[in-house]
Amino acid sequence: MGSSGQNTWKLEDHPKLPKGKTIALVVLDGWGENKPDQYNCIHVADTPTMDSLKQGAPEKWRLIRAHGTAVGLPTEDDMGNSEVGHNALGAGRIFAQGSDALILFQENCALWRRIKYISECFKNGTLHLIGLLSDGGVHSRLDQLQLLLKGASEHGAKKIRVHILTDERDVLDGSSVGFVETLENDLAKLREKGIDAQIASGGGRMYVTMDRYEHRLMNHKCDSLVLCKLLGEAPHKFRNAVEAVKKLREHPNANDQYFQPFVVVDENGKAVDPIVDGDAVVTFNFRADRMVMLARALEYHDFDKFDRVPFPKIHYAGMLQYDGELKLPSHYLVSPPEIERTSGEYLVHNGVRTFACSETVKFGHVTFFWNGNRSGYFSPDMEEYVEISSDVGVTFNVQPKMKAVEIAEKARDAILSYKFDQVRVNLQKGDMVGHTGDIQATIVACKAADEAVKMILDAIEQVGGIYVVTADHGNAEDMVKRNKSGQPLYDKSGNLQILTSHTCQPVPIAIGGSGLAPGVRFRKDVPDGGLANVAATVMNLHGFVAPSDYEPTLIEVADN
Ligand SMILES: O=C(O)[C@@H](CO)OP(=O)(O)O
Ligand SMILES: [Mn+2]
Ligand SMILES: [Mn+2]
Repeated sequence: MGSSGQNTWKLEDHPKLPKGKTIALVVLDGWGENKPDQYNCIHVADTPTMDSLKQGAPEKWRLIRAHGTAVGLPTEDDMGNSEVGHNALGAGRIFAQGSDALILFQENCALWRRIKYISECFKNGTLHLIGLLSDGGVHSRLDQLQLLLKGASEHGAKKIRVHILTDERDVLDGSSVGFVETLENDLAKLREKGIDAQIASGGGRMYVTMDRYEHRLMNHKCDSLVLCKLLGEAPHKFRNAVEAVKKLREHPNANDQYFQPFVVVDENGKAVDPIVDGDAVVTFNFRADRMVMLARALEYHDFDKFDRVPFPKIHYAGMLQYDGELKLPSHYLVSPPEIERTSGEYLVHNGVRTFACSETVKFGHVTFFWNGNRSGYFSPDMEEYVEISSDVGVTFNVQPKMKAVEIAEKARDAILSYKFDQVRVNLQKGDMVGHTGDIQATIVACKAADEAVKMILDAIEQVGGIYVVTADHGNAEDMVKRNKSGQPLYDKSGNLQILTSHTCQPVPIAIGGSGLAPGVRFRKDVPDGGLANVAATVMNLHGFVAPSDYEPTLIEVADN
């Protein structure tokens, strides 16, 4: 079963488990398991529902791996993230993920020849590289940018402009300065070789360009870094990028992810290089969700989310193809992992009616990522995806409850409607607020997430259904950087080093509900189970056996 090319969508019936139970599949975003202390916001927050799942039935609660090789990342030091987490949850298998593109680079010396489309602009045009300047490994990697610069310079690029986005969600706040200095050193070495290379512009990732699912651009059209690039305009002008990030950090409450856009100007105050006709542009992020909008702006002639005037004629390539369904962008450096035969597609073929919901900032997680980086429905008759609009114009520590209640209400109504067999949600609070580094707000967010879980579990109880509650990676359970022995770290000025990023912690998974068949329990023989084992588990609970190449199920049915 399961080989592509044949019509193998039909899943075998599970020998013991019935079909037809409504399953609520709840993914808490950024909700890991960690030792209890004051920086574990999940521990500090009042979370009676999640606590009761943990304490209630030991054979129905366990931890699973959500980082490193368990989700296709290169090493065990790589923290989990939503893309690889939801890919694994939905696909039931582990795929080598985007940050492995580095390895592909190293193996593929012919890369620049392969993308002649880009290098043919080197003779008369400028190469622009746009992306997240960070070694967080979630969206991009500094070492990949360095390889790109090396490759481009060796293959004839004479003029290179880098447009940087500063991070802080995957790395410590303030680290932008060091990353910019490193990049400036690399560019200085290229200049010594006669290549005109410099940083041309930048801004914080949350303020410019790395928007996702059309969240911010819909309302802040002019914030677009793309626009700044095209026009060479931005609210801030600096002579170089090191000066820019240092100055921007002086603003009260400044943090790297929210820097306003800046351009680097020459001695006459003129932007060093906007994008013009005949230039080549490469976006060097590998992760899709926050690059799709920019890719569309760079590639589509009829893009209308904001005004790009003027829209230059460029040759554009992405690090990866960001949307396999839309084939966007049409030119790319490294092939994306081909995530096919996802559980969502199988279940639709086997009559499972599905409802998926989250708010804008995480909507694609339970749809696009879940379905193997594919937009749209497999079958509009069998599926309904509902997006609740996220708050705009505020950082998430100001509205820490986000849309918890609204998502839970939609899920509740979908469950009570009896129109769906699977109701899938992402409850994002712990993660989105955790990324702000605001510990008090994250505690509020965790409580709100717990209340939302309760509302969904209550609805499942009413219809005699089953719940599966898990998370995609850690975040809110640890808000400080620690030394090897687990002690919180302080910076040179004695300030606690706040951890805004995800973690490498395992995440919980709980199953239950009055519809769960007697004897269902977690197996003991998959101790290393991870997110990719969840798909087969859920297929079982729908009454099916998973395809043989899926990671093994986490459950068994004990004879009573
Ligand atoms: O916000 C994001 O883009 C990432 C962190 O970089 O978080 P998540 O993987 O949870 O979406
Ligand atoms: Mn996430
Ligand atoms: Mn996150």
